[in-house]
Amino acid sequence: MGSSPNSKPKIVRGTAGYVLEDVPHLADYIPDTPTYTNPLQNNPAYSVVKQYFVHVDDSVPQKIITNKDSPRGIHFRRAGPRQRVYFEADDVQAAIVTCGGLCPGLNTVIREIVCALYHMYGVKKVLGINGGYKGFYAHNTISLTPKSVNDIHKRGGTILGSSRGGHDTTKIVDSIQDRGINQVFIIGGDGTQRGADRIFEEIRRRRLKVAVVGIPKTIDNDIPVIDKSFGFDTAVEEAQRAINAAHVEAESGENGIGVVKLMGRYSGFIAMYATLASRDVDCCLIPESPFHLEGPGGLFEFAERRLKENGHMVIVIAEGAGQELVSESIQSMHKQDASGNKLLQDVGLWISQKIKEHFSRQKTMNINLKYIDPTYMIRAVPSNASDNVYCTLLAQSAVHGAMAGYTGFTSGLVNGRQTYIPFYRIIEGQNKVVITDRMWARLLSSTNQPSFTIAKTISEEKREDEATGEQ
Ligand SMILES: Nc1ncnc2c1ncn2[C@@H]1O[C@H](COP(=O)(O)OP(=O)(O)O)[C@@H](O)[C@H]1O
Ligand SMILES: O=P(O)(O)OC[C@H]1O[C@](O)(COP(=O)(O)O)[C@@H](O)[C@@H]1O
Ligand SMILES: [Mg+2]
Repeated sequence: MGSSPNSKPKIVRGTAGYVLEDVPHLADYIPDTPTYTNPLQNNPAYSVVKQYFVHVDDSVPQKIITNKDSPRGIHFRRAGPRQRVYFEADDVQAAIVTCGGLCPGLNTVIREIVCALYHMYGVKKVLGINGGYKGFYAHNTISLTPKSVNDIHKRGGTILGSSRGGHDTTKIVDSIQDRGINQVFIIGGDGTQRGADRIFEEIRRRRLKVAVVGIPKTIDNDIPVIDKSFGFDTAVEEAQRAINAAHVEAESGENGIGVVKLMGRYSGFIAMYATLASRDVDCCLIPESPFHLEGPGGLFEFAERRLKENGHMVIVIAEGAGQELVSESIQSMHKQDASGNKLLQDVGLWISQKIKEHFSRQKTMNINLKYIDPTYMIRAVPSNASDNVYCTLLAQSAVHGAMAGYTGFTSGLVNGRQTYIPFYRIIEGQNKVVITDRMWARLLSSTNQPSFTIAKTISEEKREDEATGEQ
């Protein structure tokens, strides 16, 4: 065995500041790998499509807003079928695993990977790994066929089961090797993609002919680079039902307040989009935008004003919002889940309690507060029509990439195009709501809620000025 294969990013530079952040390929560390004609060439469904195969040099820009002097910038390899493939159908032993929390669309992705492998490439051996990463070494596998997955997209959850924790790279790669698996499709969020990267690196170190492919899953939409994650649209749509209920309850009671908690551990995308879509929300609180309760520009002052004006109000709060305030009043235990994610305090219950205490102290208004926590109900539904189409494209792109010998990549949508993104770009950070962007400004203008940060900064500056005697 030669020296350790190079795991540095593959960067290709072109003219006018063009940069391709390329993905690894099996041929990078296994020279002279034989190639075969892509069977899609003879498939009647696809052979009629003009230019069905993606040109080897096609790439997709990460930034599409440019001006006449800007360099062409970073690009990702365009996804899709290639003229030559690196696997013969009979030699493929594929495996699919789902990890982390649930998300609408998981079953659709599983179904479409199985169907793409069978119907496009004639691959007959597809294994489902039960129960997430630990399933590679601690559980049984199930055989997946187009027949067995035929109607699973109509169900929520994942037919394979999922889990947190249990990522043991050596045991997982040993199991991949022992079972003769040569294409691994790993569906999961940021933690899962980190795990997939470790598996890929170990496979490359052992110089195995195994394509490792990630499909990004996160209901929170917190994976960077990609336009949005599958299941996000469904989650926003489902959240409307909870917001509607909160609105009906709030409107029907005297000084009614409806509080809805939505998911979003570090990123408030579901809360922001659900608020923008609903138009019934008076205040949206997300982790990226700190808020305060008491004093000028605080939530209580705003709630009093809204109740006086409208007689009711709806508050949407993302589960990760205001955690620093919650831990000030509840003893934080700094607990983590099996994957190392921070376990959050229930901010919905906490804020409901705080609002009730405030109004009972004030004695100026009797309020009627109803708290709705639909979080797990939202996560457990099957994906809607647009997410189903999105899942299909992600799954088919993943299969085309693996068959073409690409590895160590995540299949993702960038500026509306399917691409292959190297793992290191997917795991380098988290996608967050940028509160200085136009989208958050749109939200603020639609709810008319205070911009807590600005109000707090101004009132703090005013206090400091008063203390120093400045005007
Ligand atoms: N840094 C990491 N390295 C290797 N595996 C990881 C890492 N972080 C998380 N994992 C594994 O990925 C799986 C899913 O991670 P988790 O954070 O629970 O969900 P998600 O992938 O949805 O973010 C778990 O089995 C966990 O052990
Ligand atoms: O109770 P669980 O399964 O740990 O899930 C709770 C977490 O899962 C999520 O829905 C999604 O998290 P992941 O995508 O990282 O799995 C978070 O919003 C939430 O905090
Ligand atoms: Mg995560």
